[in-house]
Amino acid sequence: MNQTRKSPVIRPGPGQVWNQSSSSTSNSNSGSIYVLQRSQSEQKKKRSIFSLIVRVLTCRGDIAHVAEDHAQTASIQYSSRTSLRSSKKLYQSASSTPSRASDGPQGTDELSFEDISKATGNFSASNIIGQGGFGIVYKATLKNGSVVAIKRAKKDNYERGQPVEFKNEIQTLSKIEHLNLVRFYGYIEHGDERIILVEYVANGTLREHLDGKCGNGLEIGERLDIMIDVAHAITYLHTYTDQPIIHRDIKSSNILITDKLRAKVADFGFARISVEDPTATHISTQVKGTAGYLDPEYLSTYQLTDRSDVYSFGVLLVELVTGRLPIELNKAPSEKLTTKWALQRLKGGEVVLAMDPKLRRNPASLMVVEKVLRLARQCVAPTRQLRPSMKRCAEILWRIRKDFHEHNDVMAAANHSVQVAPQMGAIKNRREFFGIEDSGNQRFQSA
Ligand SMILES: Nc1ncnc2c1ncn2[C@@H]1O[C@H](COP(=O)(O)OP(=O)(O)OP(=O)(O)O)[C@@H](O)[C@H]1O
Repeated sequence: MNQTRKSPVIRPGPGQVWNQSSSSTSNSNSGSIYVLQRSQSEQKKKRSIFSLIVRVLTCRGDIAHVAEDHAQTASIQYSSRTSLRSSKKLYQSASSTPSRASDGPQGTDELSFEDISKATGNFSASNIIGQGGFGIVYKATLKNGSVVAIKRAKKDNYERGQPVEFKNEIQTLSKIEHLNLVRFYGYIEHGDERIILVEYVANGTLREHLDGKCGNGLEIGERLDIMIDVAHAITYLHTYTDQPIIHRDIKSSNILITDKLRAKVADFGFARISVEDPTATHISTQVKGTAGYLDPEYLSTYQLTDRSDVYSFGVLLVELVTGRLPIELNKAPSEKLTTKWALQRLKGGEVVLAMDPKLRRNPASLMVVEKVLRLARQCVAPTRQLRPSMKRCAEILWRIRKDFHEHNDVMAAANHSVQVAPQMGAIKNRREFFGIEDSGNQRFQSA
C-alpha cells in the first residue's frame, strides 16, 4: 500500500480539535469498504467541499464575544435575494433563483437570506443557541411558526467558488433522512454569507445532560436508549444511504437530545461520502475529528474507514456509563484517559468504580454498565479488523436493553411479592388478634 505523508503529525491538546492534512493516496484490492484515489489537487478540491459546511477550528469564542461579533455583522445590508438551496433543484436553478429544500418543514421552501435574517431577529444575540467550529448557531422562527436552527459560517470559514462536487455533496446531505439524525434542510449563499438550515432539537446536547447542565440526570435505561439511537443513526450512514457516509466526529456534544430524551446525531461537517468502489478498503484523507474520540489507526495511517466511527462510538459508550469526558485533565494521571481507566476497572472486576456516581446502583444498572463496557472494549480495539460494525453494535445493544428490561421485570415482580407478603401477615395477625379462625387463608393464597 503506497502512502505519502505531506504534513507532519500535529498532536493537539485535549479538548482541541484535529485538523491535520495528509494527501496520501492509497490502493487496495481487497475488502469491502471504500477508497478515494486522488491527485493532490483533487484532494485539495475535495477537502474544500465540506469545509464550507463545517470547518474545524481549534478555538472557540464565548457567547459575549459572539454577541459583539453579531453587533458588527448585524448592520450588513442585504439587498439581493439569494435563496435556500438544497437537493434536486440545485443544478437546475441559477445561483440566485430560489430553490427548495427537500421535505423541509413547511416554510423552508423559497427562503431568502432576508427571510432567515428576519427569522433570527436580524441574527439577534438573544437567538444564539450555541457556537461551534463552523460559526454561530441561531434559533429561527419562520413566518409560519416553524422553528429551525440556523448555522451561520464565520467569515473566514469557507472558500469561494465551490466546485460542482460540493453541490453533489449538498444534494447527498439533503437526502439523508433518519429519525436519529438532525435533518439538513439546505443552505444559502449570499455574498460572503453562508447559512445552513437544519432541524432544531430543543433539549441540549448529550454532554450537557451528562454534566447536569440540562435535564434531571439520565437514568441508565435512558442512556441505553440514547446509545441505541446513535448506533442506528451511524448504521444508517454507513449502510443504508445511497453512498456510505463516515461521520468522523461522533462525540457527546454532537448528540442532540429531544424532549423525550431520545438522541439525534448532528454536525455532518466532517462527514465523508465514500465513492462506491467495492474493492476499496479505506479513504485516504486528512485527519479530522476531536481529541479523545479519534481512532488512533486513522491518526497514524490517514486511512479512514467506517470503523473509525466505531472507535469514536466506543469512546462515547464509555462516556455514557462513566459520565466523564474522554480526557479528564483534572484527574490523577492514571484516570486522565477515561476509556483506558474504565476498561482497567472492567478488567479488574470493579465496574462499580467506573460507573457514573449520578447513576442509581442496582444489579440491573451494574449489569448494563458491565456489558456496555465490554462492547466499548471491542469498539476501541487497536485495529479496525477487530472492531464490530455499527450494525453489530446496535444488535448487541438491543440485547443488553432486552436483558435490562427482563431484569427490571424480575425485580419488579420480586418487589411486588415482598410488598404483598407483609400485608397478608398483617391480616393474619389481625385475625389472631380478634380470635377469628384462620379459615380464609386458602382464599388469600389463591388470590
Ligand atoms: N440543530 C440544532 N438544534 C439545537 N441546537 C443546536 C443545533 N445545532 C447546534 N446546536 C447548539 O449549538 C452548539 C454548537 O453547535 P455546532 O454544531 O456548531 O458546534 P459543535 O458541534 O459544538 O462544535 P464543533 O463544530 O467544533 O464540532 C451545540 O453545542 C448545540 O448546543
